[in-house]
Amino acid sequence: MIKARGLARRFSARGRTANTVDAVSGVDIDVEAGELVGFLGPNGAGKTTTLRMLTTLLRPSEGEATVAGHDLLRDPAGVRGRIGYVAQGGGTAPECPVADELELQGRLYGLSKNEARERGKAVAAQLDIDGLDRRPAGTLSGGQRRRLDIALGLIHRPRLVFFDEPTTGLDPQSRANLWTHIRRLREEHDVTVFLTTHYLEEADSLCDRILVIDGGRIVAEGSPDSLKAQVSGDGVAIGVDPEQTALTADLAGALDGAREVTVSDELVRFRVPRGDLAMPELLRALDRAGIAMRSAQVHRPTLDDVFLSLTGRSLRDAESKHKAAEKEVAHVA
Ligand SMILES: Nc1ncnc2c1ncn2[C@@H]1O[C@H](COP(=O)(O)OP(=O)(O)OP(=O)(O)O)[C@@H](O)[C@H]1O
Repeated sequence: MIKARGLARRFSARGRTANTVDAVSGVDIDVEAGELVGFLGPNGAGKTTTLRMLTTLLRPSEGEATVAGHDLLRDPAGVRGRIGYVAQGGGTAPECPVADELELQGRLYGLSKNEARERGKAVAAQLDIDGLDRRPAGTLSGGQRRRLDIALGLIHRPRLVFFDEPTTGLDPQSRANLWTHIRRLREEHDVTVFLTTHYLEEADSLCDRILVIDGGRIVAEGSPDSLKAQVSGDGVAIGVDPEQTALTADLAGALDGAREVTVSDELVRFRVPRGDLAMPELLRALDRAGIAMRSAQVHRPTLDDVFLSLTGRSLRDAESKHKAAEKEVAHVA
């Protein structure tokens, strides 16, 4: 369904400096028909840029791709007619009734008025928004609105659908509900799904296969289980006073089999073969050094551990730092 080779996009940053930004630096992507593939990475990793290239909205600086059987560069219209794209935020008019939005979208894809209406009804039923025909789109709840965005992306019955962060901003219940709908697309309607996310749990529970992107490059690829199996041992995170993290890291590093010791803010993280056995020993060592432990967590490998072992950073930390930097920029601007 998707075969991309060396796809890259460079932006020239405006402003006083003549810097360029390599948003995506040559990615290869293969997606088979019927797969549900997640593109996981922190904010600014290059997910949206890749998605916009694959959906013909942005021309690659380098590379080539075949998407839904059509060449991305030579036949973008062919690609566009065969894919669905559910963007972040969507593009519905708030005053337009749901049924009219769906009909209009169908007409944009060249369907007759009757066909567009029928298809609109069918996709609305598929997404459980069929009782909302006359409701203006602006009055829908966040979850209903997102399902309307999906229905709009399905009106022309695409075999491949791209989602850009489909559940960002939704509460946990609406998120789980949307996952059910996305799974159904594949299971009941044979649709291939490619979605971006920065939620580890979403990638883990929803996707057959995950591509992890960081700094414009794919750093890992595989099923959630196979990726987690690459990381052996338990993850341990110890909270201490920020001034005592260095000594805590030394003591943790001295434990039998300890590795990948990292320090961020008030947390010291490391891996050990058996977290339950290492903890009492570390507690004694901290006690002898006069360090008070504020918090402790031991867990089986997660996708965050995969990211941490590949990049030396936690995906959660990378995310919050990026958000803090963006706030800073917004503040200065
Ligand atoms: N039009 C643009 N001009 C300059 N730089 C850009 C442009 N679009 C994206 N970038 C930069 O390219 C990098 C990748 O951005 P992109 O939006 O693809 O990341 P992302 O992984 O989708 O992030 P998010 O999760 O925040 O949506 C970022 O550093 C971003 O600032």
